[in-house]
Amino acid sequence: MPSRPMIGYAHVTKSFGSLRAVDDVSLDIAEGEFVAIVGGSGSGKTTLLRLANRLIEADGGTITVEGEDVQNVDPVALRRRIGYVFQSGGLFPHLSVADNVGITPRLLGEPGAAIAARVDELLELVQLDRAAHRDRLPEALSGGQRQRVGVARALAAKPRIVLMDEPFGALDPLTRDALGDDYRSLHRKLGLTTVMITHDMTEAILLADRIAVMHSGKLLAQGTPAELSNSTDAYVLELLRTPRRQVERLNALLSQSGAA
Ligand SMILES: Nc1ncnc2c1ncn2[C@@H]1O[C@H](COP(=O)(O)OP(=O)(O)OP(=O)(O)O)[C@@H](O)[C@H]1O
Repeated sequence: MPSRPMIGYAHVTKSFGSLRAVDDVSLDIAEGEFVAIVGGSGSGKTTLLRLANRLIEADGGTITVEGEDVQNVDPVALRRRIGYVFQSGGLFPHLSVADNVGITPRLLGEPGAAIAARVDELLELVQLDRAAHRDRLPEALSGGQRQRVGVARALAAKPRIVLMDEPFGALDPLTRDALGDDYRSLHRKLGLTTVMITHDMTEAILLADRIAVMHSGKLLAQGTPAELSNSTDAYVLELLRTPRRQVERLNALLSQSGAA
């Protein structure tokens, strides 16, 4: 881990009324890392993610982005430096694909021709055919295509950090797999630092360099998939049980049918 993390959480807390949604969490995310946050519903994953770009303000502790305390950075400027991909794409329904992707450059006052060129570049990056998709409304896209547009929009201001809240959760397994792989390639190609929330431990193991496990607002464990697999924590073992069982069942089934 380098001395200055890209995102650093130090003893961070956030309560909603009497509920501690994030409870004394410390986590460093290095430049270029792909970290998955895994945990059950209500464990504090989204709250933790949104504290980094000040969509939610912390009650205690310190959060740094590229070495700067986020409290000292204007939230709007901070969000330009950090791409955000929502669970359901979060696209504006009345805007075309091109207008959705180009909204940040437009807000930044870039000239029309530069925006159009950037939109084309971004659609190519997320592998959406420009001619076929540029002018469509979100309702005329599949779930997977919508998420590709969501990724393109998150990358529009050339952020170095991307936060993703269950980006592929609502997709069928094949689309989900393809999008996960494609995003992982983009992450590498663009040198991004990515934090992705997922309920799915298998997806986390396949995509992430490191996995952070949240439970009741606390960071229960963090490590590479191999490190987590050596954990003795009962909840972490429970989370790993499903992927392990899937592998065993698949191996058994494939070896049975191997002779066919
Ligand atoms: N704005 C809010 N006001 C009150 N309670 C909130 C608010 N946001 C989150 N919470 C509560 O904080 C806890 C953590 O929520 P959070 O959304 O971070 O969990 P999560 O792990 O992302 O859950 P999920 O996987 O279901 O999205 C939950 O109990 C939730 O109900």
